[in-house]
Amino acid sequence: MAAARDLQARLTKPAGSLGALEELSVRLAGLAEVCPPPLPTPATVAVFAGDHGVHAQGVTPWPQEVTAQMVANFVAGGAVVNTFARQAGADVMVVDVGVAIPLHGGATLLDANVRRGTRDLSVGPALTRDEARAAVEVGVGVAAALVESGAKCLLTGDMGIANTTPAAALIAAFTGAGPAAATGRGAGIDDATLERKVEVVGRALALHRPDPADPLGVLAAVGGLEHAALTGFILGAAAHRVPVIIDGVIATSAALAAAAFAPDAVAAMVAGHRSAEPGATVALAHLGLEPLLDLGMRLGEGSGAALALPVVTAAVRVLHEVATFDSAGVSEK
Ligand SMILES: Cc1cc2ncn([C@H]3O[C@H](COP(=O)(O)O)[C@@H](O)[C@H]3O)c2cc1C
Ligand SMILES: O=C(O)c1cccnc1
Repeated sequence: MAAARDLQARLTKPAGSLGALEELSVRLAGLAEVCPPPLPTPATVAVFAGDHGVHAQGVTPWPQEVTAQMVANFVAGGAVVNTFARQAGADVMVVDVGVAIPLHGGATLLDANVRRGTRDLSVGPALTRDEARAAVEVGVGVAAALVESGAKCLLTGDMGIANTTPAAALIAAFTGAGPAAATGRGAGIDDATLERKVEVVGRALALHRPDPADPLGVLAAVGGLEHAALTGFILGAAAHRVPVIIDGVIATSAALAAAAFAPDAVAAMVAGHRSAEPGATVALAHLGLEPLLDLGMRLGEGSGAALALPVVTAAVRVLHEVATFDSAGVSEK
């Protein structure tokens, strides 16, 4: 990090003129323990998909089968995340960690189904501790396999109708925020549904009283299979000292769980964007992360992470390519 700071000061630009990109390049040099750090390429968006028993509470207007249908769309390359990943030069990998409907495998679909959807977190634990652990380990394994095959940057993605409800519950559990501050409109709900969703999150928290010092217990009580897998994915990236670009509210809720397991994991996290979901801002503040982009997006899938990848690449590329005052013969002030 000291070497990266020193190099930034010698490049042909006023000190600090690249704003947040400079500190990002310094963090990534520290993570990789080398200056300049590797360019974040090749990169893969891992889209973890799962379904949710809490769907039964009417927290989203979308039918549960949209999860499986969107997985097919990801495999066919037709979703927003596929387009943004193509734009950024990233691969997309789809992991079924908990989809309710059996899926037919495609080239980029990994079947790691732990159970066909969670139980309803508002009436009992969403998962057993063993199921939550198994899902975390799916994410750890996916991160390890991607790094093994050469990935230099991992990006979080999610698909799961109703998954903003467990995300809100996780954010409330880990940050202490109230249900209303942590809960948003997800994939689009009216005022009456939002009121019910906040009530469902509040009821779940009162029922389970999740202990933030026991992240596996929190994931089991009020989480989701994709949230747990993303937690493991983020921890896996950090363990390999590979940067992981965090997407929206689902990913930031998983990032809180990862930080509860291992506070040092935050050093590997790059917040791709600020999701319009209010819980995302609560989670980012708790993690002490500033997002790279703020475009009012609220989609998930890994779309905001994919969009941020070229910004991360640019931050690192500066350390590789920009001339120094010395080498370019530019006068200093
Ligand atoms: C067509 C469609 C594509 C999506 N892609 C991501 N999401 C996002 O919206 C869902 C969460 O919102 P909620 O909790 O309100 O159901 C997740 O699947 C998330 O990935 C989508 C949602 C829909 C409907
Ligand atoms: O920010 C997200 O990840 C998000 C927001 C709305 C719906 N689904 C996901």
